[in-house]
Amino acid sequence: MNNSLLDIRHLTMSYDGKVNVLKDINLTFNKNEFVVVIGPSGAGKSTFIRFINLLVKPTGGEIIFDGDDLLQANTNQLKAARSNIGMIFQDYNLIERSNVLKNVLNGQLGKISAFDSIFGRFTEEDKQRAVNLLEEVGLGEHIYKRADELSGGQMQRVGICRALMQSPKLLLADEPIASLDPATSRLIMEYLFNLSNQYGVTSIVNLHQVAIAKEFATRIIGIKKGEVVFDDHPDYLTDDITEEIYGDKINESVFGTFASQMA
Ligand SMILES: Nc1ncnc2c1ncn2[C@@H]1O[C@H](COP(=O)(O)OP(=O)(O)OP(=O)(O)O)[C@@H](O)[C@H]1O
Repeated sequence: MNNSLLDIRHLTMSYDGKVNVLKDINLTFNKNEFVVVIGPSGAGKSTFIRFINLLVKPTGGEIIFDGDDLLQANTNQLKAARSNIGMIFQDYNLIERSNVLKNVLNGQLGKISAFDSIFGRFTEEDKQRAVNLLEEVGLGEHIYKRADELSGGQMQRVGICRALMQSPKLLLADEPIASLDPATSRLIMEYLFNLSNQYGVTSIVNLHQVAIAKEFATRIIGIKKGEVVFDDHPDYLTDDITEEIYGDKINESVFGTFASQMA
């Protein structure tokens, strides 16, 4: 049985036509993996995530998602693929004036008709599913609160529910905990990890904090200057390899005072 969900072949990306910020990336992501991508600032992690979600078009390469070559796909195939890829952002990207429930229901927009989405029509079943998701992340009592009344950690929990609301096959998270304190970061990673498992979603998460990556990832990918320099089980990511990936950009936040702060 083919277990691969996403195949990236010979991906190259240049924004200016001169410097390649990603260089011949070849990676296969299997179903149910929880992959963390690490690397110093400017290594190309965000570009990599944006590429998978087709927010940027690569200069060269192939992206095979769930059997379809996305770079050759027509508009309908692309729409279908996008609706199967959930996105979680560092700055949450919530509609701040809308309530929590509506924000989560928005995750469903790619899956309903254009007509229903214009009028914001959701079925009772959708609403119940959104409430259930919010209860799973401990926000059952806040569903009618405006999003801008929430703390950062609560906003990110809404972000996770919105992404899961679209029943994605793949979840992409770009620095989902970069704006949060250590205790909240851990909670968010626990929700992300547990819910990915529970719903059978493959996740690719960009992180700066190696300690957290090692705690949650089933696989870590290290990117340095646009190239994959590590791709293995977290147990094999030694301090020496971490130092090599981060080079002179290494600092406390990489190894993380996280573990000690949480002890
Ligand atoms: N829209 C853009 N236009 C031009 N250059 C860009 C653009 N986005 C990113 N870059 C450049 O591409 C390189 C990789 O950036 P990217 O944001 O992907 O790295 P990153 O590893 O995610 O860094 P960080 O951890 O700081 O977010 C950097 O040199 C960056 O300046």
